[in-house]
Amino acid sequence: RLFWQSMANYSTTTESQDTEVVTGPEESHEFKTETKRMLQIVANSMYSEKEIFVRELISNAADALEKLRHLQSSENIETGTPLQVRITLDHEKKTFTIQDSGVGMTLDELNQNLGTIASSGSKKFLEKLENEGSGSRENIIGQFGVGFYSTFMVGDTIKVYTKSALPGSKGYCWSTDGQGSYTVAEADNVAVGTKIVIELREDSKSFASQIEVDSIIKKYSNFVGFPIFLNGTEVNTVEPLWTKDRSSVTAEQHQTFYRFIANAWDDPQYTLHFKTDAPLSIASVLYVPERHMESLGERMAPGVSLYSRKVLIQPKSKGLLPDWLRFVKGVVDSEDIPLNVSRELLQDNILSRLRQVMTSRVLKWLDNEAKKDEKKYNEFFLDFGQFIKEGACTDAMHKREIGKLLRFESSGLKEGDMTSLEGYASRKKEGQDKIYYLLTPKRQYAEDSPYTEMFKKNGVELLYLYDTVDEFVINHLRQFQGYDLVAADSPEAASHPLL
Ligand SMILES: Nc1nc(Cl)c2cnn(Cc3ccc(Br)cc3F)c2n1
Repeated sequence: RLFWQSMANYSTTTESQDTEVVTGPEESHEFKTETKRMLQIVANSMYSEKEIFVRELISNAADALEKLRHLQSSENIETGTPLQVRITLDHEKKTFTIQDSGVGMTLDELNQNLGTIASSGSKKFLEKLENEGSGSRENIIGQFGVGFYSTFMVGDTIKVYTKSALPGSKGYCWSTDGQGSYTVAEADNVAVGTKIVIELREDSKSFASQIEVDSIIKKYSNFVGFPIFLNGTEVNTVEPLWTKDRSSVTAEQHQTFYRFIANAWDDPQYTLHFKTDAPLSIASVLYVPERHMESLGERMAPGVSLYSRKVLIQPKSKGLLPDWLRFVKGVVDSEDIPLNVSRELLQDNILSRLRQVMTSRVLKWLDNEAKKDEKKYNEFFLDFGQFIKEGACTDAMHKREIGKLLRFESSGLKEGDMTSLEGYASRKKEGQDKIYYLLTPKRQYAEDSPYTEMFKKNGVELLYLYDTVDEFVINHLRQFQGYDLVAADSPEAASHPLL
């Protein structure tokens, strides 16, 4: 045990020590004015979500690894080191180090990247930053590719060692204290890729804690397509199931994935693995839990999280599905949405489009499941019907589809059995163009009611609606597939010639 303990320390110290050696003269550069302004705003204004610097640096590293993987396949460039992200924390020195074996940066990119990002997006970016709420700030970072700037939220000094994968490239050390200038010098012993060493600020020491950083990686970057090591231990071990080919995913894999993302112990009773390229690129896995435990007290949070290119954008995203579908758990990943879209931007056309496509697809999924196994669907409805009815009362856009998912008891079925509205209509009398119902707290009262007597005598079926919410459902629905919904004890019913 002592041996392994010493080995673990060994890997941590060697990885976090700067084995690189600056060899050339340090050239000092002033940050461009808009870059300085940007650093000021970024460094001092994003208190709400400091932790996202981890996500941003991992995303940059993943992009660099993706670029190298592409180069290796096309230009046959081989660097010999495995494509991975290594994060090491030094609790004594309070440093956070992230290293990727990706494509790395040339001297020009090193000098350009920081400035260009600032100058290219700067006008728009600075305006947005200054007048947007802080909520959108942490999201704008990724949008302008300025993820690197987020290191200024947590670092006193930042050192970047980088060497481009292009053959014959030199290694460099870029360094700054974020005050207004940075230095660049040639360095030896720099591995291909990029290594960023952050000396953490007083108020950001928590990012030198392995437990803290482990949970941040699991929260945002758990599905990044390259292994991420934290102090030598691989962190992201759960596969992004939604990106796999549908036919290759087993029920067991779905069960494991469901339990992981829903933080649940039961199994999914329904599973949807949905991918499409039009009108948007969408890859998603959605689940209906076996049982729902929404205690009357607190309202269940939405169960679906929004990803873009396997990076978490919004946990339990409110704008992705309508609130009445909050019992559905899972992941929706769309490459088309702007990276790190913020809540405020959720209304923008791409996202409302995504919401529209996903909602229709979920409704179709549930209807297909009902058609596949009516009995199982009725059990689902006994447990989740309250959500469907909430949708029937509130969602005007999908009224028709939701109507198909409703189930009620009926005078034509024995106690405990339920019918859909389509089922009722399929049993209607010749010439009957209405769907009749009786609002009553219990079946017994319905059976004893004089109205039921009359309807039965005339061979016209009656839906029995026991829930108080049913009245609102009927008032909102008003009709289904051309049939008006008419109360049996209403003057309209009494006047109807059929009876
Ligand atoms: N990991 C990684 N790999 C690559 Cl190839 C690039 C390219 N740009 N960036 C962002 C960035 C920009 C300027 C400075 Br200084 C540091 C920095 F991380 C990258 N990060």
